[in-house]
Amino acid sequence: MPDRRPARLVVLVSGSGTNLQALLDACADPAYGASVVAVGADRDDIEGLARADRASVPTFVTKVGQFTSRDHWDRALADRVGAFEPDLVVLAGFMKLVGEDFLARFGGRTVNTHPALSPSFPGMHGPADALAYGVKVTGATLFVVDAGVDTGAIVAQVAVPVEDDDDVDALHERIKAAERVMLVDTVGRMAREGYVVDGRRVRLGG
Ligand SMILES: Nc1nc2c(c(=O)[nH]1)N[C@@H](CN(C=O)c1ccc(C(=O)N[C@@H](CCC(=O)O)C(=O)O)cc1)CN2
Ligand SMILES: NCC(=O)N[C@@H]1O[C@H](COP(=O)([O-])[O-])[C@@H](O)[C@H]1O
Repeated sequence: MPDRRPARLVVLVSGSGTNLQALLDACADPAYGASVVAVGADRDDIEGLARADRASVPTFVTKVGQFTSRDHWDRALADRVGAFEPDLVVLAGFMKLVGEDFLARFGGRTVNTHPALSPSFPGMHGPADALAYGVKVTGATLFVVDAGVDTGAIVAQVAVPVEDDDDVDALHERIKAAERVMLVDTVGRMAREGYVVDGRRVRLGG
């Protein structure tokens, strides 16, 4: 089997970056088959950017407010990402919807990790919405990003129990522990084995 170069990952974050950290840790092993080549954010002063700095990974910040329209922001974000020539873009707690231009360039190779079992509880408050609904099982979903909100084709899911005494933070922390493992396992497989998106079905091992 010929040696392949590591897949180039650009990771976008908006917050604490624990999913990013799990990817950075995994990428330290050459056998993982991927490397985080840049970390981008839509805001300053977040732990996610500090994690990238500590790992000596280049960072960039592209804020919506710096642009005259959302479309200009979207194009600028795509340019910043594109400069690092990613094989795969990973949205890991990135709290902005990416638009038409971004998807024209990186559609089919951008994945997002979401803290709920899609198609239930899309949006920014997956754990709170699952708790309020009273489900007994929730989880996390990795999907290929499309123009909708958390509607993309599903790559992987992991189930997590909801406990009777959970509050939103306790439930989200339990989800995040399982989510990190799923994210690292699945992104590694995508990098090493390839993947095929066939309508709504995603098959690992291209
Ligand atoms: N085109 C897509 N972009 C993104 C998706 C997606 O499925 N399609 N997933 C998101 C993540 N996401 C939750 O899973 C999510 C993030 C943000 C929003 C949202 O409405 N954000 C507001 C701003 C809120 C803020 O800045 O705090 C916005 O974009 O204006 C909804 C869902 C990643 N992107
Ligand atoms: N709608 C997107 C969303 O809710 N994303 C979620 O934010 C958390 C980020 O944690 P992290 O910054 O510690 O990786 C993760 O649980 C991720 O799925």
